[in-house]
Order: sequence, then structure tokens, then C-alpha cells
Amino acid sequence: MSAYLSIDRVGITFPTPKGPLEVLKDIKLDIAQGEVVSLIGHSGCGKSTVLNIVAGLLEASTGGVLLEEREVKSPGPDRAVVFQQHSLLPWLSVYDNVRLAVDQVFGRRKTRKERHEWTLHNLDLVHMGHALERRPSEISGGMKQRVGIARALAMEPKVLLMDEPFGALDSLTRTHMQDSLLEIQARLNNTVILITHDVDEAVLLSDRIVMMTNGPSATVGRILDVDLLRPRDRLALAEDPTYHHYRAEVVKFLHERHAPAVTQSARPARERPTLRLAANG
Ligand SMILES: Nc1ncnc2c1ncn2[C@@H]1O[C@H](COP(=O)(O)OP(=O)(O)OP(=O)(O)O)[C@@H](O)[C@H]1O
Repeated sequence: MSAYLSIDRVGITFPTPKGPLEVLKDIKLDIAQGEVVSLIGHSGCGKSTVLNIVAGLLEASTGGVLLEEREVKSPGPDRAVVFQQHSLLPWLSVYDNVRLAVDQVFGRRKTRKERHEWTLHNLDLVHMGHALERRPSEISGGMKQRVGIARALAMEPKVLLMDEPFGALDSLTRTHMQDSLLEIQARLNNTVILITHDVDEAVLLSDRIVMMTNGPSATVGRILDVDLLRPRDRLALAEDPTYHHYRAEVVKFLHERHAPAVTQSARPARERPTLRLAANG
């Protein structure tokens, strides 16, 4: 049986002033419906490039992406993207930011009343029903990310693509957002690809963790099955030896097998690996 989402031997080469740069090589990954898969790897290895190819924002040089056996050729509402920095329209209220997406996707299929209720329902899912009239400048970073997630969920995408969605948030807000995502995913059974630098986040949220090798020509280095029962509870997991085993496997991969070839101090800050390890690491 073919996979729900198939990333089939994807490679991409960019033209650069120094000649062609092969960023990704032979990325192969089959994802089942309702699965949460994290991509983890050192900074610059090509995680966002993978996500952008799945989103249809970039075209692969070799191979391709199939969603329900159809080739992905361009962006579409069946693949909603949530970025690290929110992408809300600053002149629209919280409600209107979500409503705009709802109107775009469901303009013909739902009545005005249904679209209104659907907008409210999705804002309630992320606990933002109390701030409908506020503008993005009037709410916190965590709240903005919640609205971005509500907007993505409201499109009822087949796949939710999340590029470090909580990376810009303080650790307490990030914890809340991770718990919200766990809760929403448990309710809606979304298929999710999540890019993260946070090992604990990857283990907590994922069914599988895809560890990428360093670029250039980055590829899938190892795939770890995270066999922890759902619903997951972060406090219970903190005591769970299996959780710590998975966590150690990811840390080991990143630090031992695929540490960057040059020393950190020799690289510009923006290129340094940014592994985020929680207090128990
Ligand atoms: N359009 C482009 N032209 C040339 N090179 C590019 C282009 N887009 C990305 N790259 C290069 O591809 C590599 C991978 O970039 P990408 O943003 O996918 O990495 P990443 O793993 O998501 O990084 P980070 O974790 O820092 O966000 C980088 O070396 C980047 O400079």
C-alpha cells in the first residue's frame, strides 16, 4: 500500500556564485495519515528546504513528493505551513486573520454562518476565543503563534507543516504550546511534519524522529521510532526510562555521529548548531 505522504528520493541543488550546491540528496520518507514526524539536524543541513519542497514552495531537482498519490507541484490549502515567526496580517484582528483563510478555503462550501462558527471553533481550540478583536501587535508572541496554528488548522489541511513553530517563544510558553499541540493532535489526528532543534520537543511530540546528516548533500541519517503511549504527559515522561533512552539516542546522533566538521567558534553565530536541551539534559 502506498504511503499517505511520500517524499520520494528528493534532492535539490541550488545555483550559487561558487557553482551548484547540492543541499539535499536522496531524501526518502513515507509518512502515514495521522503520524507526527519530527525533522531534526544541525543548523543549515536542509530541514526547511525539505519542508518547503513538501509545501510546494520549492521544486525538487530530483525525485518528488506525493500526497495521497498525487504529485505536489505547487502550494495548496491541503498543506498548511506554520513558521517560527508568526505570519499574521498586522492590520487584521485575530478573528479576521483566521476568517480570511476560512473564507479562502471554504468560501464556496460553507455558508457565512458556518464560516463564522468554524473560525470561532478553531480559535477556541487554541484558547484564543477571548481575544477575537485584538490586533497582532496587542497580543504576546505565544498568542500570535496560537492564532497562526488556529489559522492553519482551520484550513483543514491534510498535512500540517511546522517549521520551528515554538522556537521563538520563552520556555514556559513553549511548554504550553507543546501541550496544546499534543491535545489538538489527539483530538484531530493531524498528519504533522515538525522541524525542531529541541530534543525534548521531538521526543514528546513525535511518532518518529528523522535525524538528518550534515550538509551539503544532507540525507536521512537515522529514523527513530518513538514508541511511547498516547496521550503523553510530560511529567510522567520525565520519570520514564524509555523517554530518556529515546532522548539520549537523538543527542548521541547529533553530537557524536554528525557533529559539524568545523569547530563552533570558527563559524558565524547563525550557522552554529542550536541544540536546545532542557534542564534534565
Ligand atoms: N535558494 C537558495 N539558494 C542557495 N542556497 C540555499 C537556498 N535555500 C537554502 N539554501 C542553503 O541550503 C542549506 C539548507 O538550508 P535550510 O534553511 O533548509 O537549513 P535548515 O536545516 O532548515 O537550517 P536551520 O536549522 O538553521 O533553520 C543552507 O546551506 C542554505 O544556505
